Amino acid sequence: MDISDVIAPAFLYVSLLVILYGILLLSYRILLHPLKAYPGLFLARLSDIHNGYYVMRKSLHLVSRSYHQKYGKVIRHGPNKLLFNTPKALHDIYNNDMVVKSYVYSVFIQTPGVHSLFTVVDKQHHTAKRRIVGQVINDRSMKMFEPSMAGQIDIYLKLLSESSKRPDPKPVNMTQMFEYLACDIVGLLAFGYHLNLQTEATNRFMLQGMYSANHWTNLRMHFFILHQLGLIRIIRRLNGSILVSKANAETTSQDDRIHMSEIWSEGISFFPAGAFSTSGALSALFFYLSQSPSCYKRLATEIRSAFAASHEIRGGPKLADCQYLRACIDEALRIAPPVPGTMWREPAANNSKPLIIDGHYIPPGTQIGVNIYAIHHNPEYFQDPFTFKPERWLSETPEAQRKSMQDAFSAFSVGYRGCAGKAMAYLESSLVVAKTLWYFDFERAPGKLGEVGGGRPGSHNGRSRLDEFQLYDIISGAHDGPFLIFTSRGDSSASERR
Ligand code: HEM
Repeated sequence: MDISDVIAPAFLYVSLLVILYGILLLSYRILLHPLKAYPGLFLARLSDIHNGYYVMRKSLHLVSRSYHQKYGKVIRHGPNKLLFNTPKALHDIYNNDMVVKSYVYSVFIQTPGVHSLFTVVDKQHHTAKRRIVGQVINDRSMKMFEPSMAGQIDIYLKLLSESSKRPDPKPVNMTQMFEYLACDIVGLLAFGYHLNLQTEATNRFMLQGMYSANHWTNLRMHFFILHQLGLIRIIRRLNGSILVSKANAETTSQDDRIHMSEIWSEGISFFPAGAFSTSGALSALFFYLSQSPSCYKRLATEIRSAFAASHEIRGGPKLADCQYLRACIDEALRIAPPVPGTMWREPAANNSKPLIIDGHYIPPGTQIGVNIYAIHHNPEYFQDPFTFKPERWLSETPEAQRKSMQDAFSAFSVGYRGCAGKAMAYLESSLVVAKTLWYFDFERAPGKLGEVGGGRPGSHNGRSRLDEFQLYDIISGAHDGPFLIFTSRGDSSASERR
């Protein structure tokens, strides 16, 4: 008997079995699955392929919002996924001991078995890690770290000053400026290392590597199994970390001790978690300020009358009193959340009672979440959601309305897995904005360059608003622009800076 007489029928039988399995699986997902009654895109019932497609296009946040508009507040977003769009669900999911981070976070793990604060699931392990990492980025540590941060902000101001030289001021791409600045700051915080991205080209290649790695990681989270780029090799060259010294000095028990591989893991995760997010918030804020003259004027007036000299601009009560500044930062975080996607969660394995989210029973194994971009643009909680309106956060807006917005605001997520670096993010953003407006005025670059960062009228993919800062969802949102032209506010401020 010829071998092909065996292989051909075997191949046929295996193919038939695969097809049969596929048909049974799809039928189960459509007809018998516990989530079958929930509305949503038909394809989402069958597989995660459509999510993978939009992750590839970096626009899953846009389609998540549009599905909510079409199908309602609770939708089936994948065979095993429920997506909610209410503040009640936000708090029920993210502020709940019966809910843990989804298994999909395992794609972030750099070394098998070694978790960072970001990936760890076990509650006790998380609490211990959060205590240690919290010591590096809490309010108290920020006081110690502020001079290093201010040193990097001074370099940024000097670069702006050079770009503003008359008669030929150069347009500045703020995305690039803030990425370099934020990474230089995080490099110092996490590794005690001067990356010098602001002043030298040598290490800038790492940004592209990190963006690609984030994009692939997002793909793997939603669908594909892909290799990460060799980022760890680059970062491992760095040494002398604040994290290391803090961890060694302040851990008390053997159980709490943080190991070297964990420190690398924490440090690396600080770049996407801490640098890209803060640079995203700042780029968005400058985009909106440059197209909202009344907001620009009110903010500039607040900053220029709150401080008598530039050296007064530092963390403390005076900066905290700049309420319009804080409102502008919050509004930028709302309208262009630096982490625009869905932070997936699942019911904890050891739950002793049924998990209910906003009135819905959640079967074990279901992935649940709230899409941050979608809830931040839900008109039920944020009137005119696509309008940049810092005033909405201030006392001139009725208290009940502010309360409802605060309940729906989740740029930093909420609950015990919410952002550990919030204090740092506010300090860094406040210092950068206040110092920039102290020394400079700015406006959009003329012509096409001035449009970079906005949408394209006529585009059918949710990116048609010229005046909306565009986010490209790769876990943290990638972006470009705005291109701005700076004018120094006079020799006195320049000489003060020297
Ligand atoms: C505007 C700036 C920032 C935004 C919008 C932001 C947003 C977020 C969000 C949404 C989460 C939850 C992620 C999840 O559930 O998967 C998170 C977690 C985290 N962020 Fe931030 N972040 C910012 C700045 C920072 C900074 C500056 C750092 C530190 C250098 C940082 C460190 C962390 C860490 C360590 C976690 C994990 C916390 C945990 O699981 O306990 N973030 N952040």
